[in-house]
Amino acid sequence: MIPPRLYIAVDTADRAHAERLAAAVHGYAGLKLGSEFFTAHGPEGVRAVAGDAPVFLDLKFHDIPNTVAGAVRAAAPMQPCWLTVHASGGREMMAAAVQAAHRGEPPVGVLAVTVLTSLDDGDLSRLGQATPSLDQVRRLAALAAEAGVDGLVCSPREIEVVRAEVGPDLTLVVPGIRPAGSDAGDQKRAATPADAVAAGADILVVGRPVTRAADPGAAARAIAAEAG
Ligand SMILES: O=C(O)c1cc(=O)[nH]c(=O)n1[C@@H]1O[C@H](COP(=O)(O)O)[C@@H](O)[C@H]1O
Repeated sequence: MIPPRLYIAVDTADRAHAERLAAAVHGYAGLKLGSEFFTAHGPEGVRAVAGDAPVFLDLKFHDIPNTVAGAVRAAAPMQPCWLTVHASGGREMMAAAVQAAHRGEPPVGVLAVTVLTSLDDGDLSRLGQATPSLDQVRRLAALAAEAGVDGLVCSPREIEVVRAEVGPDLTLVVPGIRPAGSDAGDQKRAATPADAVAAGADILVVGRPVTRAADPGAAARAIAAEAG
């Protein structure tokens, strides 16, 4: 199968809803299963809902290197294409995740989450972190690249800067996607599918604009068409 350009964030604890979403996008989008679904249904639920679809396991590990490496090994039997760690866990932690993930059979791609798309500069300064967010994203992206990750998660607004920082080989995965006119919700650094792709996104992650649509399949197809 061609690696999907679109992953749908199946953020629900309702297994029947997750199964309906998986069926609606089967064949042209992957499934991102994160803490809400995983906490309710665990590895067995991930395997059952995913079936033969590509899985992006988004548990955003953030701990000491030894613990993160163990969590990555424990995730391997779910056979995700991708898993996430927080870049702010540091270079050693990311390197430990990469080493464990690449030893899996098949190997798993590690994505480092830079600055959450729900944070703006005001939030970052209240956390005592450097602003503007663009600078913090660039710094974390460089650190993650040094640690050997396979890709980065950043907002659509930082894609060009991150690409210039890390070069062509890393996969840039972009949430904070909102079709024109849709509700931003808690996303503070967002853009449309077309703008994210024009800026150089490799993979788009979309949740509520699809999962809360009256017809999730049609909503996902429209986003896939806009992304080209
Ligand atoms: O790692 C992620 O996927 C992620 C990183 C980030 O900075 N922002 C972000 O929104 N996400 C995830 O992307 C999805 C976005 O969902 P919607 O806002 O509903 O489209 C959620 O599952 C988030 O957990």
